[in-house]
Amino acid sequence: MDAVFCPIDAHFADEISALLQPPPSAQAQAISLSLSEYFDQLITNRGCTGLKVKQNGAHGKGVYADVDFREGDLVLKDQMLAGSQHSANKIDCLVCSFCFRFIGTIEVQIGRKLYLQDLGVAVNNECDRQTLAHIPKKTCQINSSDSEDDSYVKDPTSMEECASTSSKYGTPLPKEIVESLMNGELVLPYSKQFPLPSVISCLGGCREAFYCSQLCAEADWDLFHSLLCTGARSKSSDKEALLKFLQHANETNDIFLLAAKVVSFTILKYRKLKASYPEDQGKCTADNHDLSLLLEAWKPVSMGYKKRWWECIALPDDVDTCDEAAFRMQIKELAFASLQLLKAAIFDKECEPSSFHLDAAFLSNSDLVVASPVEDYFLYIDDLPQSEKVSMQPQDILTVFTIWTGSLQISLWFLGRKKLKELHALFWMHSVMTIPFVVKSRGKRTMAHSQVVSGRCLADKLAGCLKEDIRQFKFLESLNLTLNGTAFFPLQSCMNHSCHPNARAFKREESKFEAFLVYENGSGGIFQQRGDELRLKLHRWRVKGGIVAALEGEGWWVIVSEMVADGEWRSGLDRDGQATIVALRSISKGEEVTISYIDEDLACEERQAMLADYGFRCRCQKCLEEEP
Ligand SMILES: C[S@@+](CC[C@H](N)C(=O)[O-])C[C@H]1O[C@@H](n2cnc3c(N)ncnc32)[C@H](O)[C@@H]1O
Repeated sequence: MDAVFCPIDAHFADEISALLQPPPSAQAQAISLSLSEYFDQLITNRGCTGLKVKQNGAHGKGVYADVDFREGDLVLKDQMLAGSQHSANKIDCLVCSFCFRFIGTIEVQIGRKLYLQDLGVAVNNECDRQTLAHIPKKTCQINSSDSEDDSYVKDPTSMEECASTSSKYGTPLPKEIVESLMNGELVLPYSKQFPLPSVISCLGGCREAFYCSQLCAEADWDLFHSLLCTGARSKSSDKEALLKFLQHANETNDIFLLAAKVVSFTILKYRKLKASYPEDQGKCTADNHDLSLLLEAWKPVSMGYKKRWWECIALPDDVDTCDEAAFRMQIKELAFASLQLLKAAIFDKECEPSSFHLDAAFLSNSDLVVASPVEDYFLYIDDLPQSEKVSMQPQDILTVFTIWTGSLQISLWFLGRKKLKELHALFWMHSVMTIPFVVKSRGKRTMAHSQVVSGRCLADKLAGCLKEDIRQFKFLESLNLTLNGTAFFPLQSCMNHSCHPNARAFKREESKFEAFLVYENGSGGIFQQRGDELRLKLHRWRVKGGIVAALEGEGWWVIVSEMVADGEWRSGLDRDGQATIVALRSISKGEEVTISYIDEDLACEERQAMLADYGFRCRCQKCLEEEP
C-alpha cells in the first residue's frame, strides 16, 4: 500500500499525521480551548445542556449524561458540520443545499422526479447541473417551449446508477402532466396544506445549489460553497478543474464531495482567521503563525474521530479477502486522484499541508436522512375519508381509468375532462408506479378502486398478486422520496456503540408502521407494529426511507406499506438535516450515552462481523453473554 505515492503525503507526512491525531492538549491550549471546553461550548451552542464529552472512557471519547433522562426524552439535536446528498438521490428530491429541507412545492417535488426519471438523467456527468437546470432561477418553473432538453444526456446505461428507479419499470407520465406539475399549472388536491419554502438560487449563479432561504444561501456561500461553486461568481481558482473533480466524485464515490466541503470549510475559515489576526499579532515566525491558524481552522474536524478511509472502508461483498490489499490500494489511488483534481480547482498554497481532503473522508460520518413531505402528503390523501376523495373533482385532477383484462391493462389518462393518453400495458402496476398520486376510477371489479394510490392501496393490490409477479416488480424501490446522504455530526460522532444502547438516532423508519403480509397462497392480513417490535420478529427486515419495501421470508412475502403517523414522533424531528438522538430508556446522570451502529437484534456473530467495519470487536455485556 505504501507504494502509492502522493507528493503531498510525502512532503507533509509529519503535519498530516499531526492532523490525524486528536490535538495534543498543550498545542490545543496554546491555540484555543481544550477538548472538553471545546465540546462544552458546542453543547451549549446546540442548546442541549444535559451532556458532557469526556476523553477518559474505555473507547476514547464518549458522550455522558449530565442530567437524568427519561425514556423518550430528546437527548441531543446535533447540527452537522458538513453534509452532502448522495449523487444518486439528487433525482429523488429537491432540497436546500445547506440545511437539507425540502423546497419548492409538492408538485415540483413529484414532477421533477418523474421528469428526471423519465429522461434518464445521468448523474455521472455533472449531475447537479442536469438535475436542477430545468428549474428557472427565480420562479422554479419550467417552460416547455424553451426547455433545456438539449443539455440533458440521455444515457440509459448510467440511469441505473443515477436514478432510484428507471423508466423501464413503468410507463412515463405524459409530458404535459409533468410540465404542468413543475410549472405550477397543475395543483394537486390538498397540496397547499403541505407548504414548502420557495426555492432561492445560489449567490454564485450556479444551477447546482438551491436554498430554502437567503440565510441558508449566505451561510453556505461563506462556509463551503464559494470555493466549490461552478457559477459566474465562483471563487474557485480553476472552474474547469472543479468540474472535473465533481465529475470524478460522481463517477467514483460521492464521499469526495463531502470531503471537498470539509476542505473548503477549512480553507475559508483559515482565510477569515488570517484576516482577523494579522501576522504582527502572531506568536513566533510567520510559518508558525500560519500553521496555528490552519490548525485552528481545522479544529472542528480534528476533534472528530478519524481513520484513513482506505484502511477502514468495509470490504465489498464481491471482493475476496485475499484481494483486500489490492482493493485498498485501488481506493487509496482513487482518493489521491480526487485530491489532485480538487487541488487544481481550489487549492491554496498556504494550506498545503491540508491533505485534509483525505482525512475528511475518514471522519466517522453518519447517514443523513430527511423525511419527505411528499410522503406525508400521500399519507394524508390516503387517510381521507372515502366521501372526500369522491368529492375531489376540480378540473385539474389527474384521472386514470384503469381497466384490467387478465394481465392486460388499459389506462386512460385525463386531466380534467381532457383525454391525454391511452396506454396498453401488460403489467397493471404501471399506473401505480407512475402516478403515485391522484387516481380516480369507477365501479366494478375490472377497474381500479376509486382512491388515491399510495402505499396502503398498493399493499391491497399486491395482496392479490402471485409471488412470481411480485418478484418482477423491482419498482418497490422506486418510491424512495427521502433525502439520503452523508454528514459529519460533531457530537453524535463522539457517541460510542453498545449492542444494548440506551439511546438511538431517530429516523422515520422507527415510527409505527403498517405491514401487509402476503402468504404464498395469496392470502394476507394487515397488522400494525412499532418498527422495533417487528424487527425482533423479522430480523432482516429493511424499511427503505419509510416508504415501501419487500422481504421474502420462509413461505411468505412481507410488503411494508406506508408508515403510520405517530404524533409523538412526527413532530418535525426529521424535517431537516440535523441528527436527533432520543433516549430509549432512562439514563442516569453520569451514565454514558450509547447508540447502536448496527442492527442490534442480529445474532452475536453477525453483529461482530458488521462492527468489524468500524474497526472494533464489541465487548459489551450483551456480547459477552451471547458469545459462543
Ligand atoms: C464514532 S466513533 C466514537 C467516538 C470515539 N470513541 C472517539 O474517540 O472519538 C467510533 C469509534 O469509537 C470506538 N468505539 C465505539 N464504540 C466502541 C465499543 N463499544 N467498543 C470498542 N470501541 C468502540 C471505535 O474505535 C469506533 O471506530
